[in-house]
Amino acid sequence: MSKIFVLGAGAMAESFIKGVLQKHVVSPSDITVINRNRPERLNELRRDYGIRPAESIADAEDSEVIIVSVKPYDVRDALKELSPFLHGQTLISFAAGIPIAFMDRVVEGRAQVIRTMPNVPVAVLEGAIAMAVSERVGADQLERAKQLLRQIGTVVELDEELMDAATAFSGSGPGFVSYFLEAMEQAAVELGFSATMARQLLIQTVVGTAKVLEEWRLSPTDLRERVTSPNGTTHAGLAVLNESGMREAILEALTQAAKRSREMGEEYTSE
Ligand SMILES: NC(=O)C1=CN([C@@H]2O[C@H](COP(=O)(O)OP(=O)(O)OC[C@H]3O[C@@H](n4cnc5c(N)ncnc54)[C@H](OP(=O)(O)O)[C@@H]3O)[C@@H](O)[C@H]2O)C=CC1
Ligand SMILES: O=C(O)[C@@H]1CCC=N1
Repeated sequence: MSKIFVLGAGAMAESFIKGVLQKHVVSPSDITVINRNRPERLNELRRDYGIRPAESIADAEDSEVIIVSVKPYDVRDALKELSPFLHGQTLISFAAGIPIAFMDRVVEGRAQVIRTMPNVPVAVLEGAIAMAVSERVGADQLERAKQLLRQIGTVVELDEELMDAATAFSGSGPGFVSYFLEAMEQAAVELGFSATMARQLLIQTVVGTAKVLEEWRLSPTDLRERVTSPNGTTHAGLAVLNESGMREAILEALTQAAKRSREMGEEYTSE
């Protein structure tokens, strides 16, 4: 597999590194990482994963794949610094909201830009990765990028106009699911559990639910109906959730998250 240059050394960059190294398709010495001003963070990643801290951004020149994992508001500056060292490499962006056309413009067409929206579970090879490409990306480079990303999760290619929605539900998804679990854990404590005991049962409940949905190819509606006995406990709980307007709240939360992704795209790319 190719040499990879990772621009950014934060949470998402680390999840990516942790994931790809587990598959042994890239060796740690083939991953070079750069950040802006925290050398101690690069040393931490070297200690934990064996990656190579970059000496300078010029190291990108020797890599075939560049991962852009800086915050959306830093993408413009980071790509400007990177641009002189581009000569047709594949550039895979993780940045929420930032359109392909903008990145193409900043790098003046010197890289093949792929916009993705991964999520933190790539670290455990269970990522959900939405991907959009423009026609400028060659078939071979696209296939190699997909091969790389498929190592760490499920890759779904879609039209770029759906990327803001994907950002809302799969990119931010682990945050929303964790929010629900926070509330479940709090409720379990109110009902007499210790947080630790509750967490064991809750996490296994989520993992088990996801596996049943996947392996039995059930829809969430099918599974909810199987679990809900007439006038039983699930029925009693769901009645409360329905009355509370939870469904509407979820729709509004995802709508606002997608809107924020679009807004960031506009805010951080305007001249
Ligand atoms: N966190 C998540 O769950 C997800 C995040 N994303 C996307 O991934 C991207 C990264 O997010 P996240 O990891 O959370 O962010 P972090 O804030 O954790 O990390 C950002 C990194 O970018 C570095 N950086 C900033 N500017 C530059 C620059 N000019 N050159 C080199 N490095 C730079 C920072 O370095 P320093 O610390 O030295 O300033 C830092 O290491 C974002 O665009 C986000 O939208 C996508 C999906 C999920
Ligand atoms: O909250 C954010 O903006 C990033 C993008 C998706 C998940 N985290």
